[in-house]
Amino acid sequence: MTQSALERARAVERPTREAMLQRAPQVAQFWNDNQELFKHAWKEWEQANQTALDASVHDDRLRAAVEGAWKDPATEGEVKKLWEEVFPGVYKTQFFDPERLFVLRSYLDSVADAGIPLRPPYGISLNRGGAMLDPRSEGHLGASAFQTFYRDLMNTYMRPISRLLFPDVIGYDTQTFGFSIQWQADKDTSLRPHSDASSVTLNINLNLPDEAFSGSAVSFIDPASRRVEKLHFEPGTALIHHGSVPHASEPITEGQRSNFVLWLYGQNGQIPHPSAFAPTIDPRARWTVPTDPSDGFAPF
Ligand SMILES: O=C(O)CCC(=O)C(=O)O
Ligand SMILES: [Fe+2]
Repeated sequence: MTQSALERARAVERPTREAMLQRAPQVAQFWNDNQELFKHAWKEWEQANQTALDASVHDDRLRAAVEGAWKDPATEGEVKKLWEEVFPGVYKTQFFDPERLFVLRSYLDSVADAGIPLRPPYGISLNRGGAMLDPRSEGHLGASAFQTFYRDLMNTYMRPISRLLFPDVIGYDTQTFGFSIQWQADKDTSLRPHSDASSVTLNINLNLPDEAFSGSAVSFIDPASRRVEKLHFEPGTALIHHGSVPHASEPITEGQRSNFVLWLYGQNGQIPHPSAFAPTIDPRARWTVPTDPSDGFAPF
């Protein structure tokens, strides 16, 4: 009997952790060779697993302010007000509603249970509990309900908010990239100091209110003053910063922490020059979606 795409995707032999860690050529080959198969498998899985995933998971105040700004960009100050600068160049807000986050989390659990191979992020280190989110990445989370949610998150929320807080990123923000991460004691625990290859990074916590963890702050380093500060996530909170701000993930000692890490950058990975002049633009130009197609470039 012929197997369906979903059955074949579930049965396919996966690359080992060692091969992924070594960035072995056969790993890239694996994701390339199976791209079409996984695409069909997600389609098949979705026919049996219809789930509504929409902006109702967003914090009410943020959603109302963002919707207001799309209708009338002159009200964008209402969005800005919700972000607090908690460290030089790093802003924080309540992004997702902790009481609604279970909708997204149970969706992500069902996606993990689908049994279709998902490529974990292996940027600086391999994060085994995470997955690539953007369609430019091989092995990404290809379920169309998720892709619709992700596109809306990037286009409706992340890009205009980034432009509002960091005016220099305009023009360096047409391309989207994203992955999920999961830190867990005795598994993947920390990340050394680094900067991101993005213009802007939005890092959103997905922990449920009853999912406590210890440690796992993100330390930020202010290059100007050399001050270092550990910033903590509470369920549904987000940090946004230029990718260039140095940061590190402190070791997690108990529980687990799940986050979405979302990037914007320009064509072919271009990012603004640190001392670039930030243009003053009309608010109406901020609340737009670029028509540039994806250039397919993925930093990792
Ligand atoms: O631990 C975090 O939330 C930050 C992760 C991070 O900086 C990265 O993946 O580039
Ligand atoms: Fe980072």
